[in-house]
Amino acid sequence: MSLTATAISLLQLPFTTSNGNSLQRNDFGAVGISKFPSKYHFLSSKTKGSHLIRCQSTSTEEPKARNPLDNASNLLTNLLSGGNLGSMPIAEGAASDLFSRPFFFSLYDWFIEHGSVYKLAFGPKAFVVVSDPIVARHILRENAFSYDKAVYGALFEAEHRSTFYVPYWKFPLARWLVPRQRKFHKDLKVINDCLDGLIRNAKETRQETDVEKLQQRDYSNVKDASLLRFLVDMRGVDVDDRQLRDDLMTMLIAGHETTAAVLTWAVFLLAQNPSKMKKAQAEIEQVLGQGKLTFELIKQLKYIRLIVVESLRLYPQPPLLIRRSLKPDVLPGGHKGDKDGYAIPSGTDIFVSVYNLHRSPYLWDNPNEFEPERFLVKRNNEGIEGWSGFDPSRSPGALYPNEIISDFAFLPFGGGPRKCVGDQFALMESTIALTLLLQKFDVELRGSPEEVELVTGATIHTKNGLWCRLKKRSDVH
Ligand code: HEM
Repeated sequence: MSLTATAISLLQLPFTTSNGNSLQRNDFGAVGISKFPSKYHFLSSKTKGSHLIRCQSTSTEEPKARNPLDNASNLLTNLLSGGNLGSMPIAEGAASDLFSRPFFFSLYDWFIEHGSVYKLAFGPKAFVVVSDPIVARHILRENAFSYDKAVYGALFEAEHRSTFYVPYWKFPLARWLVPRQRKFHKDLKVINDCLDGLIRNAKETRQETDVEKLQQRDYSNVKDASLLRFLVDMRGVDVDDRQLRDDLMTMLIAGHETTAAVLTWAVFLLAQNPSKMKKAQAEIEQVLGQGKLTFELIKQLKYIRLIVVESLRLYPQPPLLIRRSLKPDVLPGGHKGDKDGYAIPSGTDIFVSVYNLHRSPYLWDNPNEFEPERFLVKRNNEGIEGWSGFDPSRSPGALYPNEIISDFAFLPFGGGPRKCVGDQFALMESTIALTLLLQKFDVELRGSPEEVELVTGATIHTKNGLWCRLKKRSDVH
């Protein structure tokens, strides 16, 4: 399986991950994307000459009838955790939303209906859903230490646990009896065994030295240059295996699925926009014509970089940032919200909906369209009190737009003290991977024109799914 390869590639310095010729299933996030809260579920497979990514529609977008389970769960919500958020608008989540369509569609619909700060009463839980840059800034940066962060490596299991009604994983024997728990522990063992092997190897070949020397080391001449090698050499004999494994696990989990997802979505978006793909390929030819890909050349890959961030805007992974208030606080009211804000008690669970922020009609023009060029244009605040608008000049020299430039409207890596530590690495890795891919391959959408039409529209019903195909370009060598 390619997990090992991925684990190794993630620990490599500099970038030695996917290239156009060696795309593996996991490089395109088949696992990660299949649980992405969107209209599409991706499955990929390799055939003789081409790599197929299947984009299967799962959306229904039809109003749903509430069932007795919905009503019972909302009653429970109100009994257990409701009623104490003052004037905050309330959206009532239907339990059937969990099963009938991606949860995040509903969060978006309620955002449009109830405003940028609302309480979601859902099952035995209540959440505050935030889709406003000022409120996001308050939670993530200005008042960050009043909020606890759910473990980042949430991924599927934690994501599932956070929205599931019964804490089944706490039942005695659950890890042996519940199939998804059995699978979870089996997967964990694979990762642990792999990382333990890498740690053992790094320790056996350790060359202890201090940080300054390590930073000056010429990694192009180090046989197995890696972050692990750096950590082991720096920390010396006393380094604790468990701590190392935890660090690597964070890097692996935090960095793998996320990057795989952005590449998958970038490919998917390009498949729907052939003229933009051609424009990207023209840039690649022009830049790579100058020689081997270096940092200086990445600076010239302007359009590819824009594609990466536009893909992250449309399909942020993770789509929600989760926080729990540690003490009582008053959230700003947000756009069109209560001027006095909303008092929230300690222990309130909050979703900062990055997906909603990124597609907010108040913050972006044509929010649902794939327009990489949008990031080049300054956008003034038009009637959103307290928001400074989008201004690239706020971060001079930045290769990619960020939360400063967008004043918390663009948050693919979060913001504040718990912001992603791997953002620049991930963006460059994605830029390089996409460059090498498009240099060698065209991305094609397979299916009838009607199906393409359906994909670009708001409602999607493709019975048999669509396919994006990577086709080797005949005009390049
Ligand atoms: C496109 C790729 C990536 C995306 C979209 C992404 C996104 C994020 C986001 C949104 C957070 C903040 C979560 C929160 O505030 O609750 C985060 C945290 C983090 N990310 Fe990333 N990430 C990516 C790649 C990486 C990579 C490559 C690494 C490491 C090599 C990494 C390491 C981390 C770590 C360690 C944290 C936790 C920081 C903390 O809690 O203090 N990420 N990431």
